[in-house]
Amino acid sequence: MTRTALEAINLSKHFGGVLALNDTSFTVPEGSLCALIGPNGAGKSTIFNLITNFYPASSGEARLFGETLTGCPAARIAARGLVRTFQTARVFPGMTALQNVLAGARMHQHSSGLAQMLWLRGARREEQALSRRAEGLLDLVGLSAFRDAAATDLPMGAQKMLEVTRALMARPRVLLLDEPAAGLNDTETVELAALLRAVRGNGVTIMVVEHNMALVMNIADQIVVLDAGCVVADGTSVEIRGNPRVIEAYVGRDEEVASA
Ligand SMILES: Nc1ncnc2c1ncn2[C@@H]1O[C@H](COP(=O)(O)OP(=O)(O)OP(=O)(O)O)[C@@H](O)[C@H]1O
Repeated sequence: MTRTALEAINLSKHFGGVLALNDTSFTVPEGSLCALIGPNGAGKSTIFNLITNFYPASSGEARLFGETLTGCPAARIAARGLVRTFQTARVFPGMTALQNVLAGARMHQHSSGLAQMLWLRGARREEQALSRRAEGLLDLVGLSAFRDAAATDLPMGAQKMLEVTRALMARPRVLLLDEPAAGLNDTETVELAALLRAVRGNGVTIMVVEHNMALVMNIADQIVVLDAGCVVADGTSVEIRGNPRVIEAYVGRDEEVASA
């Protein structure tokens, strides 16, 4: 039986007088790709921020493989296998593309800081293995040519892909991607879709916030639709495409969902 990887249970969030999220619940099965969609301001990023404890929920909780994430510090969440990217690419300045990807692995490095400082043999072997893996990932996503370039000098699309690559370096069990296709051209978007399918094919659960409906309809096993902080639909692309609540949420943009 498929396990539940990620669960939102009655999550709500108030920002002063604004109810950004209202009693939101959904489950994401392990090894699936779930898209979280909805108009601007629907509460999509807020869900990611609550799941990862970027800020606390007003009520409700999120669970990772059945265990609560409430109160779990960011580093511990990552070590438990939940890794996220942000809406705006957050590459580390002053580092090359390769160093950015390597930074994603730090939480899984086994040798101690002291061993690394003393450049002991075990630490050196581990470092070399990580470098090989980082280079392999850069190759996989077509960024090898940028290996030694300053990450902040990369085109925006490449920075977005670099952030996804860094997240993969952390060997996530669940990956949260906030608008990974924003800033990508058509070719890069096709490559992103292929990458996400491959990652899911390796058993990683993916939840993606995305405005590119063609991409969502193409890759998602499940689509959760939010409107004004509430889940208005949760199903496959076929199920949500003709759903009147979804069309209503996208008034003025309904052709975006219907024609994707
Ligand atoms: N830190 C914050 N302080 C105050 N209000 C916030 C904060 N973060 C989000 N909000 C409000 O919560 C609501 C949901 O915002 P959120 O960013 O989650 O929407 P979204 O669906 O991700 O939108 P978009 O697609 O435009 O990124 C909006 O009304 C927003 O203004």
